[in-house]
Amino acid sequence: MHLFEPEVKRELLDRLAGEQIPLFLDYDGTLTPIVDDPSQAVLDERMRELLASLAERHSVALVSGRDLPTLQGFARLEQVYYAGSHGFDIAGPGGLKQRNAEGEACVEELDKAQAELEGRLANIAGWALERKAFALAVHFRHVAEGEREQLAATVQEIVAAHPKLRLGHGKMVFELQPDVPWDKGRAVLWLLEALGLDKPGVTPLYLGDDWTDEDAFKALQGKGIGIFVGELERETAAQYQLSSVEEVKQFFELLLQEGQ
Ligand SMILES: O=P(O)(O)OC[C@H]1O[C@H](O[C@H]2O[C@H](CO)[C@@H](O)[C@H](O)[C@H]2O)[C@H](O)[C@@H](O)[C@@H]1O
Repeated sequence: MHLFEPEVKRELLDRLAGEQIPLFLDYDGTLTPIVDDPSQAVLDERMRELLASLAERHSVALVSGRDLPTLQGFARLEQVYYAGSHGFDIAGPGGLKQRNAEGEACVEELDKAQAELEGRLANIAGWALERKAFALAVHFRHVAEGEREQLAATVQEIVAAHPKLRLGHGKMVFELQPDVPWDKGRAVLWLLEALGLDKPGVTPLYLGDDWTDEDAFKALQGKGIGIFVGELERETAAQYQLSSVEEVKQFFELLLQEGQ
């Protein structure tokens, strides 16, 4: 249901009236448009202003596949909570700090997989490796179509050789992560508990565009509201949709106007 259809918008605003509304926000594809070079996915000034204004009224957390310091560096907002590496690495105001212990036990395995990827994919042009504390992203946006199958097969073989790791997918990216029961959804639930927000009268919102955000949409079912960002070309566990990052800004403006 598109959130800007008049009846849908009214229904959502009615549902939020008088509630505390913590905001959990994915980064890439939600707060910034998807761009060719991951290092260029900077937050624009309008979005930063909106997030700063929202954070004056609500608990705001960025929940991302990005490495925690990268995410903090992009956002540069002190009053915001951050969950990097797909929720494995959490930090926030007041010295909040939480690293997933089971994930930490898999970091050595990620190091080994990284060395194998660098060796075995050396003959494929255009791929890029992005190391995060608790994940390895293998970007293939710039790999020739004819070589993507070989790249995928090699990544799958490497993951299979490391039982402590699992393979996730994103937009033109493979993500190697610790194969432990932790994801963005669990990180959101952990934050709700840690911030004393797991209680009646609180309706958390989660906005996201990617597969990894589905864990958070599912975790909040019966507790909060999921909003999918982008064109809907697949099933989602989110209840509402916004079509673009620009519409995310309009939604934030609406929340601020409505005093919510
Ligand atoms: O959880 P997110 O905040 O959505 O992060 C998911 C991954 O996003 C980044 O990669 C994606 O965005 C890039 C910039 O727009 C794009 O070039 C790339 O193709 C996308 O896959 C980021 O680089 C990854 O580390 C994140 O896990």
